[in-house]
Amino acid sequence: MHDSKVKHVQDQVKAWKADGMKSGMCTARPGWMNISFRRGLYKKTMRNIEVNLIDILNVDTERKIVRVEPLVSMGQITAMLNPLGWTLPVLPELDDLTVGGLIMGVGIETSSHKVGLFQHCCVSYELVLADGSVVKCSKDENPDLFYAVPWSYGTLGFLVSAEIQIVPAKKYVRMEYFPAKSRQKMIERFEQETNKGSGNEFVECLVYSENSGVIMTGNMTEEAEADKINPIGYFWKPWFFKHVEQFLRIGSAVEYIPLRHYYHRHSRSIFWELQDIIPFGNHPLFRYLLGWTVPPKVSLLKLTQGETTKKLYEKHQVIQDMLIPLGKLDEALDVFHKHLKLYPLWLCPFMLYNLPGLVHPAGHQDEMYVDIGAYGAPTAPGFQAVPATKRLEEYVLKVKGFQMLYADTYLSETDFRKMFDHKLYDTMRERLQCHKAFPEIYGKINRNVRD
Ligand SMILES: Cc1cc2nc3c(=O)[nH]c(=O)nc-3n(C[C@H](O)[C@H](O)[C@H](O)COP(=O)(O)OP(=O)(O)OC[C@H]3O[C@@H](n4cnc5c(N)ncnc54)[C@H](O)[C@@H]3O)c2cc1C
Ligand SMILES: NC(=O)C1=CN([C@@H]2O[C@H](COP(=O)(O)OP(=O)(O)OC[C@H]3O[C@@H](n4cnc5c(N)ncnc54)[C@H](OP(=O)(O)O)[C@@H]3O)[C@@H](O)[C@H]2O)C=CC1
Ligand SMILES: CC(C)=CCC[C@@H](C)[C@H]1CC[C@@]2(C)C3=C(CC[C@]12C)[C@@]1(C)CC[C@H](O)C(C)(C)[C@@H]1CC3
Repeated sequence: MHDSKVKHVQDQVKAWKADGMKSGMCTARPGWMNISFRRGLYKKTMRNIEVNLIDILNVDTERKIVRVEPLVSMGQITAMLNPLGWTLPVLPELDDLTVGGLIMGVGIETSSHKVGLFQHCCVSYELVLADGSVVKCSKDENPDLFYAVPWSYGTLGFLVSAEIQIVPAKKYVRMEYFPAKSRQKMIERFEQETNKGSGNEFVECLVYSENSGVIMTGNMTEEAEADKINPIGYFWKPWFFKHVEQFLRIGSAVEYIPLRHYYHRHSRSIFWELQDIIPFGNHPLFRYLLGWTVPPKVSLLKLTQGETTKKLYEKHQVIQDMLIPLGKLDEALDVFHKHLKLYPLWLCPFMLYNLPGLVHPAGHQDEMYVDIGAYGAPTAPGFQAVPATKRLEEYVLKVKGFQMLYADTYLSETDFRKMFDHKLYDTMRERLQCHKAFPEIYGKINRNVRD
């Protein structure tokens, strides 16, 4: 079936060529379906290519690889792999994130400080190129293409399958919560747990105010102390970020969360976005009676959202993930506080390998970075969404960081090229004759091409 689905993609690309290559191409997946704040206006003007490949193709436990099609979602992968005793080294937490989106964009999770980003766990990609041919690439076969694909947003070709490493899964994650009541203690502990050699499998921090936060470490285990098991994912359970906040009051603690509940711990409250959509959603009565009805699908929200709600969100909300060198965390928290004053903030450390491609450390050696995620309504006096986001972008550019591109970016094209190293990318676009086939990345992610 896979081969015939790939042929269908090829046929569409060939038909586009035969029709005179009038406009660029993009996937036919509608804008409301994906996990990002905006919908691409380009979907209306460019040739839509159906890439409806939704299956997990093969689990090879000897080579320790799973082969999947691009629309396979994270929820689908955990449901399939975890009962077989396997999992992905990096498993981004929202159920509806897809393999294609995570490879063409970026994927990060609390294990990334050890194993890197989603792309770093991928072994090979199969793509349909602008000329309609199918090509495979890996670090040994067509390595230039392999390293150019991540972050390219579908502007080098259509992904039709990927091979991803798998690692053994265990039943529970043993969580330790360390509340910190000063900025200095928080950062010290966070760095210490991140750099703990072979130490923690998962590290994350939720920052609850300018000077407080809870650092969390997790390690997979088969055994658990029966009285400390907490299946946090059930609908009647408190939202995860609320559950974690209480440790600021009661002190450090240990508990065991079933693995799949851990992975999707932020799904049920869509990080903390659901509190703005259903303010009483964490009330015990609501949870017991109607908890099973939430969260709403992000795609349903996007599909049914009217103009007014959209404008309100634009004006009052910030949704951004900024990736900066770990050493700058303290300073960056000040910058976020000054311009946004928005809590909780999500901190997720990750190792940025010095590999070719759009995103690599400035110093040409592997470097520990941290993702600062800001989602919600800022409370900084005089806050205005666009100027505040621009100030953050300037700061991120200055410290040689990166902005995640699922969110709005106001960078100019020149600054965008400063932030993302286009050298290999430009060469590949030339070599694969992409100019008529696909816009440049900037042409897909800048604010003017999104509604
Ligand atoms: C009574 C019964 C008996 C079964 N017996 C067997 C059996 O003997 N052997 C076995 O292996 N399995 C069996 N199954 C399981 C079955 O294989 C699975 O339920 C399978 O997922 C059904 O596939 P489908 O093609 O009907 O998918 P659907 O149910 O049509 O699709 C699954 C999901 O994928 C989406 N989807 C489908 N196509 C596309 C596309 N092109 N693009 C985007 N999204 C898409 C759909 O919207 C849906 O959400 C059985 C199931 C039932 C209910
Ligand atoms: N923890 C995390 O890491 C999180 C990550 N995210 C972000 O969400 C996004 C993923 O969302 P998702 O809804 O899955 O993906 P999207 O549908 O939003 O796709 C993202 C980009 O990848 C391109 N793309 C997707 N599939 C293919 C393919 N088969 N061939 C070529 N290009 C493709 C899309 O191209 P086109 O525009 O042509 O459709 C689009 O530009 C990522 O950008 C990720 O960074 C969000 C939340 C959490
Ligand atoms: C790297 C990491 C962890 C990123 C997490 C990003 C999420 C918090 C973002 C991704 C998509 C996202 C922007 C979204 C929304 C909230 C924040 C989300 C879930 C919501 C649901 C907020 C309400 C809005 O009306 C609307 C429905 C448009 C969006 C949809 C996308």
